[in-house]
Amino acid sequence: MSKTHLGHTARKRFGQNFLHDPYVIDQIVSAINPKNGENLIEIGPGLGALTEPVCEQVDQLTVVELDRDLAERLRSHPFLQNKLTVIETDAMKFDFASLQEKGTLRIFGNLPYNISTPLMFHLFSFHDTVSDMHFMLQKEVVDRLAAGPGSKAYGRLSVMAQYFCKVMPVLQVPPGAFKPAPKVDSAVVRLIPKPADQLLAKDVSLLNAVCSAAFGQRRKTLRNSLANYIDEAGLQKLEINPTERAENLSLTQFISIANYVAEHGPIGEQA
Ligand SMILES: C[S@@+](CC[C@H](N)C(=O)[O-])C[C@H]1O[C@@H](n2cnc3c(N)ncnc32)[C@H](O)[C@@H]1O
Repeated sequence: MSKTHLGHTARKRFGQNFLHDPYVIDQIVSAINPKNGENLIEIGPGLGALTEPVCEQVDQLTVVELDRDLAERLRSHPFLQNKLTVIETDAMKFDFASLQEKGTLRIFGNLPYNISTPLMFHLFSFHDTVSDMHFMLQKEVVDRLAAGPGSKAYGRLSVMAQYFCKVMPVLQVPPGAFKPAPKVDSAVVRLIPKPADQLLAKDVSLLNAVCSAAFGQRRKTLRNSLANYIDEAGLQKLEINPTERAENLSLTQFISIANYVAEHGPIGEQA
């Protein structure tokens, strides 16, 4: 299978799978619905599969691209260069809040799959500066983002994503829509950050730590997996059965455990 598309050889280390199916590209751009005057930011523009049709609809677009050759291609692109602000850097380290002068951020991209989960967590930290995000991801990751209690895909990523955002799967995309074709199915997801008054955790890092502990040993009962954070009496006070497993707890229940730990301290640190 050819790794060269539009004269560029795909770099595996940068997770490069370039979209080439016009129908899929059209569907994604329609889902994003870009409008002039919006603060639009694309992560990983690559060879411009989404960048070009978006720029047909707007005058300004900021792109964040790590690959030096691709960033250079975009800077000297005959039709795009006047519309683009090219930021050549690692999106994982980029301070997206630095772009908020032009209004709340609308972020989109066909993301490099090798860093998609940590990149999601990085982006959640800018939730209060973002109005929405549209991402192409591995379908399995979209399933995890959207999963609810009782499902196999439900885990820390589901709880943390749904804590910060409303999660809406938009469309499924087969491997053949990309060059080179990835080995897995893909999907596009829309994430809309929730207003601050709906973010009820006293300490988000504790919520994350409680989820890590609970899902890190997901076959164990909460009594065991959360033994370092909350005792049985604490769980009972919250009306949570200590013999439940992480996969059966709702987001609200995870928040109540994290807030209980924030108030009482983890086990061992309690007075
Ligand atoms: C899956 S490709 C998508 C390219 C293009 N948007 C498309 O749909 O055809 C991922 C893109 O992200 C870029 N990339 C990889 N790691 C990155 C990072 N850490 N920060 C910013 N861009 C990155 C790659 O160079 C590549 O252009």
